[in-house]
Amino acid sequence: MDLIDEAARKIESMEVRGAARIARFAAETLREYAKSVKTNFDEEMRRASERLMNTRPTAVSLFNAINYVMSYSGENDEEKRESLIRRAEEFIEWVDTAREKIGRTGAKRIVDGSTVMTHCNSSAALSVIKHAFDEGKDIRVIATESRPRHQGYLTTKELADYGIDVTLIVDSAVRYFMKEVDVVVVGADTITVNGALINKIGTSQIALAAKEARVPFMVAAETYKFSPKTLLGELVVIEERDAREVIGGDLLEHPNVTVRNPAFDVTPRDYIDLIITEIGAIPPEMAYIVIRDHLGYREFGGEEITLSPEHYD
Ligand SMILES: O=C(COP(=O)(O)O)[C@H](O)[C@H](O)COP(=O)(O)O
Repeated sequence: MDLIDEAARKIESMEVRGAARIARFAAETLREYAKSVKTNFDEEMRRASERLMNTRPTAVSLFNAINYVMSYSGENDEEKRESLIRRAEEFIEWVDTAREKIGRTGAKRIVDGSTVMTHCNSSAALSVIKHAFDEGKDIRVIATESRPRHQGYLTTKELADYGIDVTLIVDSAVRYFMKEVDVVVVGADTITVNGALINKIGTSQIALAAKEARVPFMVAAETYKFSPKTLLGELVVIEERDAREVIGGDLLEHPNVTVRNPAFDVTPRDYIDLIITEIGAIPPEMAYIVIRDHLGYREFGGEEITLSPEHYD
């Protein structure tokens, strides 16, 4: 289990972070682990997947990735191993092709001369922005810092290195700058069955400011970011991280001070204009259809939800 513990530690410490990267990494890790398992394949893989599943609670991409890879079949351990490896590779390809398709579709919504605001560091949102730039559009990006972990610095560097003009702002300056923004593009950790978005803390404030200023708010989200569990009534758990990510020193030790550090927040669907997925640009109201038809859950109301390969293209 060393490989699995090491991978789990990387996700927990956020060395590997972002919903798509986490999902892809989990699929790769299970694939590599499967190659090394000698006996008790089912039991070993079950323990490995449980360890990975418990690393970060909010991004459903991790659940969907593990569920997809673990829906392997076969008569004996060798067949099961082959099936698991095949499914892991299918999932990895899904991640890569979806990001590309989202980029192409989303770029059409960014017109020449636009200022685009983004938050945190989303590979799907950045794919949209980069595609628009690649099409020769003259665009400028406003990137938020995304405290406390400053993923906005990653975004700023990535886009600036790509040749795009980026302005970095503190999170609390979002409303101040909104009047300069033509469109907001963010990523997703989870989309619920009622079309709500769960993404990096601060996303819902940006959506609020965008609505007030009548600026379109777009979400770039692969279909594996949609949560089958919410169709069964489950609520999304919002990860609350260590207070030391926010502040250190005396204040943290003060008996009358509590420091809270939720990593994500919920943006209701009324604030979302469009969700750009690899199967098209859809209104948030279509989340149910995506979960039903494209994630291919098998049992409505049952315990078991399995992403079925026949729904993957
Ligand atoms: O909120 C975050 C990352 O949070 P954290 O840094 O805490 O993991 C990203 O916006 C989404 O995960 C989408 O990213 P992507 O589009 O790359 O999946």
